[in-house]
Amino acid sequence: MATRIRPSSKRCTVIGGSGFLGRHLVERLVDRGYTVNVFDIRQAYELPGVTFYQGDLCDKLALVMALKEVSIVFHCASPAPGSDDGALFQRVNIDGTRTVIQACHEAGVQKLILTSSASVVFEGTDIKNGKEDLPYAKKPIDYYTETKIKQEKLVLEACSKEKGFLTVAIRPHGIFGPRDPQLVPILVDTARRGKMKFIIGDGSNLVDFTYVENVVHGHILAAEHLKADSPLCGQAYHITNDEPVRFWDFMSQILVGLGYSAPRYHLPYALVYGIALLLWFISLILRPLIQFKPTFSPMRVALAGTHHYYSCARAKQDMGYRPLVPLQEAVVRTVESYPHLRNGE
Ligand SMILES: NC(=O)c1ccc[n+]([C@@H]2O[C@H](COP(=O)([O-])OP(=O)(O)OC[C@H]3O[C@@H](n4cnc5c(N)ncnc54)[C@H](O)[C@@H]3O)[C@@H](O)[C@H]2O)c1
Ligand SMILES: CC(C)CCC[C@@H](C)[C@H]1CC[C@H]2C3=C(CC[C@]12C)[C@@]1(C)CC[C@H](O)[C@@H](C(=O)O)[C@@H]1CC3
Repeated sequence: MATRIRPSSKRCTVIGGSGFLGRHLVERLVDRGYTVNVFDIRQAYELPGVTFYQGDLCDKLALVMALKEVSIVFHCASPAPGSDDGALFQRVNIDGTRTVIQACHEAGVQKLILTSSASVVFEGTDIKNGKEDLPYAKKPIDYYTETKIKQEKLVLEACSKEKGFLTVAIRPHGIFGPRDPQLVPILVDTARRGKMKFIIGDGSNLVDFTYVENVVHGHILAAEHLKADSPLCGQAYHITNDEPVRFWDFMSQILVGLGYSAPRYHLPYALVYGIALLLWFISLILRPLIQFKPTFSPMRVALAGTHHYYSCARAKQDMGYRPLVPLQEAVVRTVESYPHLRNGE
């Protein structure tokens, strides 16, 4: 009878390891002595100790190759949140996640750590110190949120102590840091086009922004604390910087740090949200004729004008989570990492 070799607990695969969060996670895992496989549709870098597998996570055969003799899988692949391609989100985030779970079973993986998102409970209205027991958004604000909800449910429901397959979901919020392709580049692009003069609402709304290294720390703690007798099995955990900040103060700090002016003039939230909805609707109708994407999508306006910050008390209690890098230090490091985006460059 063939005996199955128990994989080393320090062998893992990062699905989406070429991305912003994925690459930071891979670098930290290597520093901590893990042997790492990366599975991604693209190879973005090379790193000693890391083996790349290029493929689509919907392709089970390709995936199983990257999961052989691995005990932990981190799943942090997703289409870009700004996309409005509903079919792509369905294929990758839902069908693809089912494939990831099946591939884990076939390869004998013991732990699956999903990067979910705090947005799974966000419907465009205020959330203050939200806990993990808030209900999932009933009217998700976009395809990204809708499919992240279904994805999280799939992964948490797959947790089975009997089968020896344990799962957990990490819900970060507003990840930022060096190499982020979204927050700082979109902000700077909007400023360069002269569209960052206005504050949406009265500017007092508090939001969580989370430095990427703290998000990575939360993922590794989750993987290391996930055991059959631990409270983590089948649970979701908010991971934030635990320092809610005014959305517009944070944006202004980054803009000013990079040499741009901070927004100054106030516009009523309801007015901007209404215009964003109207533009989104027009872009939908005109799609067969012309394609345009408004900068201020309803989702972005909602994120910019409401409170959305979350409690990470559960992560502190169950896995001893504490943010490693405080917010101000994180902003300085981030601004320094984008010399090419400075005003005048
Ligand atoms: N950036 C944020 O603010 C934020 C906040 C909360 C949660 N998240 C979640 O964190 C995860 C990582 O986000 P990110 O910001 O690093 O995004 P990213 O776009 O930088 O990385 C995603 C990676 O997934 C890969 N990928 C996409 N489709 C794939 C497929 N079909 N097969 C294999 N690989 C595929 C991409 O090539 C990319 O390298 C995502 O699940 C996202 O939902 C992000
Ligand atoms: C045009 C301006 C008003 C704002 C420019 C900055 C925005 C591009 C970012 C501000 C908040 C960001 C954010 C996300 C994307 C980029 C912003 C809108 C997410 C929606 C990305 C996906 C994550 O899962 C969400 C999360 O829950 O963390 C992010 C929420 C914040």
